[in-house]
Amino acid sequence: MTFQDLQTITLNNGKKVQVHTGLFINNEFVAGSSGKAITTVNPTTEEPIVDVQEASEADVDKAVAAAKECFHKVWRKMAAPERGQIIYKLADLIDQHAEELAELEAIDNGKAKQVAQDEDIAGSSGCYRYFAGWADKIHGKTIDTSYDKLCYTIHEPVGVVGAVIPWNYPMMMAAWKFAPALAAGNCIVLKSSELTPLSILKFAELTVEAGFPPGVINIVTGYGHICGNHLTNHPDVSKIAFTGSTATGRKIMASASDSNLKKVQLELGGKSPQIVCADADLVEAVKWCVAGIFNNHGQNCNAGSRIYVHESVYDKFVNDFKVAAEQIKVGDPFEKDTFQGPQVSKGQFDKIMAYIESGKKEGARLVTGGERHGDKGYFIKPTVFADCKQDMTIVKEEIFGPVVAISSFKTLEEAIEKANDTTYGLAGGVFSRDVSTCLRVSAELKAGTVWVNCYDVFDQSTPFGGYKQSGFGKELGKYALQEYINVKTIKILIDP
Ligand SMILES: NC(=O)C1=CN([C@@H]2O[C@H](COP(=O)(O)OP(=O)(O)OC[C@H]3O[C@@H](n4cnc5c(N)ncnc54)[C@H](O)[C@@H]3O)[C@@H](O)[C@H]2O)C=CC1
Ligand code: BAL
Repeated sequence: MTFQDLQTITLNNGKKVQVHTGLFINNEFVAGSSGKAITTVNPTTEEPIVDVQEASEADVDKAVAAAKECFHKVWRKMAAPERGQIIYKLADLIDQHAEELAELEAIDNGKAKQVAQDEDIAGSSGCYRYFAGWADKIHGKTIDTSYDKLCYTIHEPVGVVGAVIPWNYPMMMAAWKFAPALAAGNCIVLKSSELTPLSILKFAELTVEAGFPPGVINIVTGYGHICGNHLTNHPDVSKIAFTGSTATGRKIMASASDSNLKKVQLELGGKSPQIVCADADLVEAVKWCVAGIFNNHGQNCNAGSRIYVHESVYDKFVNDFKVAAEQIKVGDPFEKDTFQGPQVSKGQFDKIMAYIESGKKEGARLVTGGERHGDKGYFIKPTVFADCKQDMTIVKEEIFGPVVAISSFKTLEEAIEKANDTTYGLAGGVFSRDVSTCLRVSAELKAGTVWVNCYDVFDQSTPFGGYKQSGFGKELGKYALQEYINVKTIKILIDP
């Protein structure tokens, strides 16, 4: 079969868009060596969109070799301000192509197009811009030790970074890895998700226009167990940045250990609690808790999927939450005002529906939802379970869909204990008008981020990452740069 890179696809609204379908290596879109392709599916229609090239292990080797050569010969030698300018240009190009990138995420992932444009794409360009500013501000320091010595540290890029991203925020999860890695002077091979390759392929085109030298950015579409596994085992990859499931995170740590002990950073699953106290502003609490679970159709690592409400306001909260959940507009991602599109795939749809059945069977009270929406596409009605118990499957396991488990508490100690009763520790939230309550809960929650009187609020400058089995390492903010540098100590003996 001859490889034709540029293909025309028709969006849900009839508009035609051209997409690249090759692997992106050394600034070129190329055919995969195996001749195999991956068919990406529109979750709204359940119809195929287009075939993209599938990367084999040999293709990963080519991408890593390109990154390695560029790192040694070009990128690490480029002046930091110049590197920063290229990243700034990329941010501008993303903004200029925001609508098309959002449309590709909407058709491929099922995200509401306007939400994708306003949050995912704007958040991505913001992330590149933030780290572009850091490119020429990464430096070591001198350390005074003794009269006869000069000691100082330098911050060096680690070399070739391997990034493995999931399907829930394709552009944004790529940005959280590319931006700090590039600013710190690394070259990258990124494996995009086999479920959502399209926006990243458009992004690849923009990186050439921005002026990245060949080999700095390489993008391979492929399956996790083949191409992802090969990348994470690769001896020439110095660091892996991963976002995805805890199960795959474990495999990646094992790969790093079995190969070259590469640095690893893992942003994994969650089962994050939101605590609503008796003195909370209930209107605000309902608003934020609804967004906390239903943003991105519940396909969110930090989804606030367990809500604990003080018994004195429990019935009102559950009732108001039900009303708000039923007002969510579920539908075609391209329709105006759609907030929730389909789940990303049949696999995720089936998994979520099985969790909903387990909630019903294990005795949780179904308040609303609990079934598919419509008869075509992977749509699920926003689903609210109340009167949940700690040992129920829907309270313990990550569902990664529009399903929330609500229960009540009597004392703050009980709420904190239940909130921390999980193997995960990505995020948490507390709603109260009392500053001491807020500070106490913030201190007690074993989680990487705690939102107070809000939820799911991100800034480029604030670090994000998990405790416990939600992973380790930070993305975003100055802390993220540390993940992509090696600190070298230089000690010079001064001739007396
Ligand atoms: N923390 C988060 O943001 C995410 C969490 N998840 C959780 O994981 C569940 C399953 O979703 P999946 O898409 O199967 O997640 P996954 O963790 O298997 O996939 C994420 C990425 O890892 C890659 N991958 C899979 N196996 C690999 C391996 N052995 N070596 C290297 N890379 C590998 C995949 O191809 C994809 O690019 C979801 O229901 C959800 O609970 C999924 C996606 C994102
Ligand atoms: N909420 C942003 C990160 C993630 O879901 O993977």
